[in-house]
Amino acid sequence: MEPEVVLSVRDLRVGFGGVEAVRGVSFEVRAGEVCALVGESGAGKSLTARALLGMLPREATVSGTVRPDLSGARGRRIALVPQDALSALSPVHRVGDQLAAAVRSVRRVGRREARELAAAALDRVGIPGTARSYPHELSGGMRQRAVIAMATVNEPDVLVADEPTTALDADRRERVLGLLAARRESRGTALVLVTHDMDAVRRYAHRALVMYAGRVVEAGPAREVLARPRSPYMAGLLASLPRPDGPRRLYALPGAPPVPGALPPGCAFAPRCPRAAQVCHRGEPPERELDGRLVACHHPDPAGEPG
Ligand SMILES: Nc1ncnc2c1ncn2[C@@H]1O[C@H](COP(=O)(O)OP(=O)(O)OP(=O)(O)O)[C@@H](O)[C@H]1O
Repeated sequence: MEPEVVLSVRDLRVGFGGVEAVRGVSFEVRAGEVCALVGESGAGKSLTARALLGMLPREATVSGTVRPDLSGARGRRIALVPQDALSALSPVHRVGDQLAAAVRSVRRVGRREARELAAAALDRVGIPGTARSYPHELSGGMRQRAVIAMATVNEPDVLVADEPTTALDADRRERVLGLLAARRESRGTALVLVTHDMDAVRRYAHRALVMYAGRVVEAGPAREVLARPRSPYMAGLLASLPRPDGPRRLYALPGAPPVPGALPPGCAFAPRCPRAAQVCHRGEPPERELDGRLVACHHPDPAGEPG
């Protein structure tokens, strides 16, 4: 039996001033699953992640459904893993007090129980005994762990981690992903990971959702999507990444992604696509299923090219 669906997104649309930046994104995440959102800058990954958390800018218009509904259960069922540990923690309160306050904001428990839950959360991420410390008394790595303790203290079903484009150093990223993976194994916590790091996708993700110009253009098992992309977009994106074992740049995706409000007619990728034909410039391709993969392309690769 498949694990239960812990997050369901249907036809999510996010717009600004009548211009859609996320254009009908749908996906499900099951317990214990790591789902990576990938694609170039501006594809709509961060907006999608923020919509899951109910953290969109005030000026955004949103439609579609996200389950669980964020209105009441957010603190409990779905939580953000902030990447910037310093700004995520208050400098003037002890770490344990901050965690206990997070517990009491969503659960009706007494102070003592909240403190115990906070201490247990710090224990789980490998920094026992730090409850009485202030953030500045901890090392950078310990603060990062404290932030993960904060995100997980209420035992959410889903964690959302949005990697900033300004790269975290590799060690820190690795530590965070390792801790989140441990959490998944011990409790089945699902993870939605926004990332540019295909190596992390290969190693940690079960499913990959490839976004382009506000839509999902390919989705499927992460390793298969990386090894044999069906959409020309993902094939081009992978081919343009430097590889440790090969020439630095085999092929660069020509041009740049379109900005919302200035999409080309037809498929938004057509002007950059080596396989574009007339039909691609006429209408947007619908999403369709191809061997367990979801692909929105008029000319998907039937066999797939090794990435
Ligand atoms: N507050 C806003 N007002 C207007 N447009 C916005 C706003 N926030 C985001 N956008 C636009 O929405 C599009 C998608 O942005 P988003 O941040 O989701 O992209 P992304 O795929 O996460 O990129 P990156 O990988 O660089 O984080 C971008 O073109 C961006 O300019």
